Order: sequence, then C-alpha cells, then structure tokens
Amino acid sequence: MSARPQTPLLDQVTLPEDLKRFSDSELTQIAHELRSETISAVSETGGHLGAGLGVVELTVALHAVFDMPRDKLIWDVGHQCYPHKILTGRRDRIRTLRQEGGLSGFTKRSESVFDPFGAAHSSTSISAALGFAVARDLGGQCDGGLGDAIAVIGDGSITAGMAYEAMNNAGHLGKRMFVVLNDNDMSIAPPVGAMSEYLSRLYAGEPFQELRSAAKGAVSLLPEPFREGAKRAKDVLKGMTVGGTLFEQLGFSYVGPIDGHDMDQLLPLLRTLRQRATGPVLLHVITKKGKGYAPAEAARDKGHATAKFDVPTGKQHKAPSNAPSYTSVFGNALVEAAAEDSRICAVTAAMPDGTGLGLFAERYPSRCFDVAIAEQHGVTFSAALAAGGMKPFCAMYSTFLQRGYDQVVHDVAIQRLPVRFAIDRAGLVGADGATHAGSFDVAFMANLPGMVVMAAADEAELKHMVATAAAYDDGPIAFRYPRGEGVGVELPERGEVLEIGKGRVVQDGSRVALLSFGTRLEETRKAAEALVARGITPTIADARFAKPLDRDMILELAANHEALITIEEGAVGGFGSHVAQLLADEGVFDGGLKYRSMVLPDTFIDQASPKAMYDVAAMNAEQIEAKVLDALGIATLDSKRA
Ligand SMILES: Cc1ncc(C[n+]2csc(CCOP(=O)(O)OP(=O)(O)O)c2C)c(N)n1
Ligand SMILES: CC(=O)[C@@H](O)[C@H](O)COP(=O)(O)O
Ligand SMILES: [Mg+2]
Repeated sequence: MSARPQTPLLDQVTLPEDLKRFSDSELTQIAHELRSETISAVSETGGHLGAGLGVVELTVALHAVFDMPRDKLIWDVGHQCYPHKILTGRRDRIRTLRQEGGLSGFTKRSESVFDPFGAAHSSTSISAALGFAVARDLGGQCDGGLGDAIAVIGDGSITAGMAYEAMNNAGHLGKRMFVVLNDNDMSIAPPVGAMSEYLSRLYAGEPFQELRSAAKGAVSLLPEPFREGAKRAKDVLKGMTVGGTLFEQLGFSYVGPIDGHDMDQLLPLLRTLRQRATGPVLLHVITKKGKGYAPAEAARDKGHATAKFDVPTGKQHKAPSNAPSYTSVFGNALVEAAAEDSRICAVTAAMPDGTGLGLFAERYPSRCFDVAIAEQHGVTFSAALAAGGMKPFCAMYSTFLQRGYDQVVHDVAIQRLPVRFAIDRAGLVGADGATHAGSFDVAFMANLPGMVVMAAADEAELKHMVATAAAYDDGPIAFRYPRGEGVGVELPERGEVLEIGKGRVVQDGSRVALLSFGTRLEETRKAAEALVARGITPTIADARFAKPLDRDMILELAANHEALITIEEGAVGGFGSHVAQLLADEGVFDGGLKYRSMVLPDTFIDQASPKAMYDVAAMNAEQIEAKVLDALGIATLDSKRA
C-alpha cells in the first residue's frame, strides 16, 4: 500500500460549509489535495477513477459557492462522485467504496443528505434538477431545505434522449436551475455521434464566451482570452445555428466554454451565475478525464474504471483469470458468425468494450454501430435493421436494456422482428450494486408474446446460443449471460444451433429434480454433490429456454420426482413463474408435486462480491442443498438446532 498523501487543508474540511472559510488560492490547494486523496482511496478499493479526477476542481468550486445540502447538487451517473463524497462528511469511509457494507460507488439518497438524488444510470440529472426547482417554487419541502438545483452531466450522458426531454421541459418552464455540462470529450470509450462533434465545434479553436441575460457581468470577471471570445461566438452563430447554440434554442442561457480545471475561472463565474441567474443556465466546462494522474490520463478509457492499483506506477492488481469471460466468448462467437453471414451486424449503446464488441468493430466497422448512450434508439434502430433484412445483435447490459423496454415491446416484439438481444451482466454484478444488477430481464422479456428467451449455463452454451440466435429468423430472440469469467469448460470449435424450446438433462437421479436456468447450474452441481453424501442423487437439468419452455422435459421431471426446484439468477416473474404456470395449467399440483422456485429476493441487494450477494439472495450451493432437504422434509442438524 502506498503512503497516504499529505492533505493539511483538506484535513480541515468535514462538510462543504468548511470550504467557505478558505481563500480562492487555498481552495485551489484543497483541490490538489482532494485529487491526491481520491487517487489514494481508489488505489485501495478500485472503482471509477477517471471521471472523478476530471471534476475535482468543479466539485470544490460548486461546494464552495453553493449551499449544499439546501442547494441540490445532482451528479449524472454518479460515477464521478468520489471527491464529492470526501467533501460531504464521508471521508472517513471513503476507503470502503464499493465494498460490502461500505459506501456506494454512486450517489445514493439513503447514504447522505448531500446526495439528493441517487443515480448510476446516465442522463437523469437534468430531469431531477428540474423536479427540485419546480418543487421549490411550489413550496415543497425536503431534507436540508430546497434551494438551487444543479445538474452536472457529462458529454457522454448528454447524448441520451432523456437529457433533451428534460431540457425541452426546462426551457419551456423557464425555472431558475443550473446544468453544468462537463465536457471531457470522452464517454467510457471515445464519444461518438453528431452531438459530440457539435460540442467539439463549440470549443474548437479560439475559446469563446457568450453570456446571456442570466449571467451578465460575468464576462468582466473572466480572464482576457475568454472575453475576446465573442468573435468565435459570432462564428458559431453564423455558421451553425440560427440565433445561438442548441442550448439557447432550447431556452437555456449558454455560458462557456471555460476551463474546468482553472479555479480562477470557475469560482468567479459560478458566483456570478448564482447571483444573477433568473432562468435555466447551461455552463459548459471543458475538463480532462483522468486529470492529474498520468496513468489514467494515458489510458485509452482515460482511467474510467480500475482494479486496485499501485499509485506510483499505476499497475493494477488483477486476479489471474482461469477462463475467458462470457463477454469475450460472446464477442468472439459473433465475429465468427459474422464471417459466414454478411447480414450480421452489432449494436451497442456506448459500451463497445463492456459488451465485447471491440473485435467485431475492428473486423467489421461498417456493420458495428455504437449509437452512444441511447438504449431506446438502439433497440428501435435494431428493429428497423431487422425489418430491412439485416440480422442485428443488440448487445446491452441487462440493467441498461431496461431503458429500452417500450421499444422492445412496441418496435420489436409486436412487429415480430428478428432482433437478437445479447443481454450481458445478467444477474448480480458485484461492486456496482443494485443499480447495475441484471435482475429483471427474464421477467420482462419472457412475458412478451413471440419472444424467445435463453440463458447460458456456461461459456460453451453461450457459443451455442449465439449460433442459435444467428440462425433464428422467425422473430425476436434473447440470450443472457453474466459478468465475469466462464466456468472453464472446453469451448466447441463451432457453436451448435440449438432446437428452440428444448432443454437438456445433465444428470439422472431420483426424488428431486433441480431445473436450472442460467449459470446457477454450477452451484446446482455442487449442491447435488453434497446431497449425494446424504444419500440423495438429484436429477439435474439445464432449461436453456425460459420461453418457449421445454414442456415435455418439465412435465416428465414433475411426473418422475417427488420435488421439482427451479433456480435462476433473476427476480420473481421469470423462468420459475413460467414453470409454475405450466404446472398449474397442466394440473400437476393436484397430484401433490412439491414445487419450489429459487429467485432473487424481493429486495435491492447492496454491493458486495457476487458470491456474497448470492449468499444474501440465498442462491449458492449450500442454500440450494438446504432447499432440497426442506422440500423433501429432511431436517438438517442446523434446522433442528434453530
Ligand atoms: C443508461 C446508461 N447507459 C450506459 C451507462 C454506462 N456508462 C456509465 S458512465 C458512461 C459514460 C459517461 O460519459 P460522460 O457522461 O461523458 O461521463 P465521463 O465518464 O466522461 O465523465 C456510460 C456509457 C449508464 N451508466 N447508463
Ligand atoms: C458507471 C457505469 O455504469 C459503468 O462504468 C459500469 O460500472 C461498467 O460496469 P462493468 O465493469 O460491468 O463493465
Ligand atoms: Mg465525458
């Protein structure tokens, strides 16, 4: 572990109000110390580093000028909030970030009054700020009081439709509120899209300053080069837009761009805006992701997320891997499939690396689409690609696909379009916690008429499912797989096209049948081994499909066993519910079958290791074993003691 940094001024800050005692130059020093403290903390915990380093000065300046928690500071996504947590009474726990029982890696209402609105999914901050501003004006009340509302949103997050829905509404209502556009010219990957190019044009060449009525006077407080920027502003007015920037067209006063690392610009400008704003203001700040830590600044993702690391060298402490990740197996399988079928294309919503599409993008750039943070658009775009005769693989994390759900229903399912949904990060994901858990996709996909829903039990199965999805043209099809490494099974040379709606029995046994859907199969096998020692050899089956169900296999398992237990990494309403429906419809319960369904509990599970989270969910091998014993009415020593 590296020595902790010396932070003499920061040590005098417990809450934002403490910042008010310092001069501007001392605040600059505090920002330096805050950066060192952030680096030091993340080196011990791992987590999102680059975004926080890019907003250190902004964090200090906002807290020094505004009056949190009365003023509501809303960080979009929340992955940049570690410096904010350090300044808002949580420094003593900052080295527990993302650990079990520790601080969340995102903003969280239950954690602090200084987190007025929780986040982790992007592009919600402007809507939230507007809601607070309107509540204030209507005389609403909440913890800490209700003052100004300030959203800080990145150039990546402002690509999502929701941000424009909010600006459209805010411009119309005309309420005083602030949006700080933190433009570091990065998303997780380099940003894509016309909006990104537009923002670049706003600050390309000579910096400029165009202050509207809300911020009149601030110009005189700015350094000389920014005062001269009016010429550039005129170019922009003439060349690109009629009557000002896009933001002005939407009803905001646009201020900027300014250097977001220069406290001598940030502090006076924020003070002026705070004094004078009467309506919605957008302040455009230019920052660097990873600022001030060379290994982060040099990283391709500008240090977006990191394992624990050595501060002097930046070397990350990554555990050696024993098997390829599911994500990479998906990515490679898709590349192989695309080599044989020129209609295969891929869609990602700003997660090209996270979804394993990097190699696909390299090999088939014209067939790979990063649509930016735009899951809704990504789904509908995929639907139309399918309608146009292509074979789109819409690769999204389960949790982010939630945002495109109406599009899944309305544009894909109702039109029976053969979009292939590759659903990554299915189940509990670990350090990102509840906001990123892939808990609901089976429930929300399998209830849609005509949707085929598969879950891979291991990495070989995933390869088969990619081949199956590529071959299936009759309607939409989805397959899900978790974060992290596979179980180490041998990968087949080629994926096999599975028969739709057919599962497989992986072990014959008696008395109890364990029917797994997804990667709990491994834990199920372990539980079965433990049960053998008790004289019970369960049958084990891998359902492969939640929709359509393998009716024959399930009814046979039900007929030939005293108990049937389903296991899945998803919330109630998913695979087990469909099985229960089948059994009920077929009158199987009338014959006395003991049926149990193991699903995620009806609660949001906080961050921990995936294993620990599945313990909380009671879905690991020991708990599967206990469920079997309970269903068969066999008391264990433990249950007798209890
Ligand atoms: C709806 C949604 N889609 C995708 C993500 C994953 N994600 C987290 S941060 C991020 C990039 C955000 O870029 P930006 O807003 O510019 O912030 P920066 O990291 O550059 O500071 C993405 C794509 C998310 N959190 N929410
Ligand atoms: C903040 C955010 O949403 C992403 O950075 C996310 O944390 C990535 O998760 P993975 O590490 O599973 O790719
Ligand atoms: Mg960015």
